[in-house]
Amino acid sequence: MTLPAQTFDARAAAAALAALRASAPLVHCLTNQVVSNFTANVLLAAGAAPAMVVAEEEAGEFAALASALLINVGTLERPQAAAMRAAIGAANLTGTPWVLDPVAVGALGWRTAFCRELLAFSPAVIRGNASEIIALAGGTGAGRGVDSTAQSDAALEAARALAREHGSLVLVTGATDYLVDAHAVRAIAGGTPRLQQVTGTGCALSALVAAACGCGAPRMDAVAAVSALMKLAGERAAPESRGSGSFAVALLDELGTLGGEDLAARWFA
Ligand SMILES: Nc1ncnc2c1ncn2[C@@H]1O[C@H](COP(=O)(O)OP(=O)(O)O)[C@@H](O)[C@H]1O
Ligand SMILES: Cc1ncsc1CCOP(=O)(O)O
Ligand SMILES: [Mg+2]
Repeated sequence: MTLPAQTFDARAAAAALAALRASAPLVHCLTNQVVSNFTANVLLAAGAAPAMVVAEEEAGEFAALASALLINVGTLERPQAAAMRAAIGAANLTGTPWVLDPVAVGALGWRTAFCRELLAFSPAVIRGNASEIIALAGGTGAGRGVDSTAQSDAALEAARALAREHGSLVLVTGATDYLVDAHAVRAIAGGTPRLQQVTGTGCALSALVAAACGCGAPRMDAVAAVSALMKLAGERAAPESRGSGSFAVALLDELGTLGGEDLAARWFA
């Protein structure tokens, strides 16, 4: 049975965001071709340091010295899959936390099998939309390409099953983001549907989740902080923009401007 969702601890999240900014975690990104540049800019805006080191020959070496590793299968190809295996192997040897973004899992067979294989290597956090989380857990949750066809609350059972089986935190995103571990569900409500009209906001959020894992703050608080940060940046960017292009620019500006006190003011009950 799914646990009732509690709201997240906005004060603890505010402190975690400050820790992220203070530590500027180095985030090794093995991500998709569509969102690579946007992801790097989102990480920079939020105060992290991105590096896209993609060759199999170098991926393990770099994962070992990064603060955190992002694995995103959005445009998975065989050489990239090999680089991902090398990076995850090295990360697990050195204790570098890694984050899985199972883009379009459920919609396509090869990447679904690949991501299920990767679950055996204990991702610190899994971040996906509802269809992806349902499918990753073994359900029939095929989305529409990279987009979800389900609401985030429909994925809570699947998220909890993944958390229990693999010891991961699971962040299911949507109108409300849910942060799930084996014992609790925390809800982060807000944001704007405009976040779905710019490609890569989910993928870039997964990179921020990796930064959160590498910043030294308590993981639950730090992941809640970056979920809230993306939502609040979207809320602030929407009225400043004329359409998708200026929204994306305003979103980057807001990600760089907002601080922990803004999260606390927006969500502290
Ligand atoms: N209907 C919505 N209202 C507000 N925010 C949303 C909505 N849908 C998605 N978001 C936000 O958009 C970002 C990307 O989430 P999502 O679209 O679920 O991921 P993906 O791009 O991987 O499918 C997240 O910050 C999420 O909270
Ligand atoms: C459009 C597209 N196609 C393959 S990956 C990708 C980007 C998906 O980004 P997001 O999941 O953040 O919307
Ligand atoms: Mg999307």
